[in-house]
Amino acid sequence: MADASVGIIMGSTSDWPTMEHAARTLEDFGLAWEAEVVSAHRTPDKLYSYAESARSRGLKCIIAGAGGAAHLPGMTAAITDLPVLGVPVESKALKGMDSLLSIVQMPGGIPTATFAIGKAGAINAALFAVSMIAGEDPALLEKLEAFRRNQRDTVKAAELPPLTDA
Ligand SMILES: Nc1c(C(=O)O)ncn1[C@@H]1O[C@H](COP(=O)(O)O)[C@@H](O)[C@H]1O
Repeated sequence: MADASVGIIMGSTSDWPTMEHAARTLEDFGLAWEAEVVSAHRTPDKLYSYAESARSRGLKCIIAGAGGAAHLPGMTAAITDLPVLGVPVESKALKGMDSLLSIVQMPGGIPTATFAIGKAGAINAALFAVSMIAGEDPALLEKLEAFRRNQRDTVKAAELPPLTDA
């Protein structure tokens, strides 16, 4: 298997049902990815070695998903200067608002991109990674253009269902 271009990390295995949408999207574009559980809170030493070695291992960006006190994306961005794309995972108690606010309000100097809460955010983080990498990869750019064209055509061709009986 080709060396991964995109690293997907998440705070817990419980985040995988959300983060697998990022993996699936990268897979659809034929981009090599790797996925691991890495937690700033529970495995700080693993976070350090993962983020510190990320660029030299060939990763172009890191998609980091976490829920609740979601410090993983920001802490990853603190250690590596690769682009970090943060996905707020929906939490039970606060529906992901806690995750969103934990990721988005980074201090100036440590940029961490923040996407929508949950599945849409995971998909969009992957599409964002595709779009960044496509700048240096004409074949990938063609796939991205085809995806966007197809999506546009599908929405334009969609028909609303008839009125249902009241
Ligand atoms: N936010 C973080 C971090 C971190 O930011 O380092 N590590 C784990 N977690 C989050 O804790 C939630 C509950 O985890 P468990 O389901 O394992 O109890 C998960 O959404 C995870 O991302």
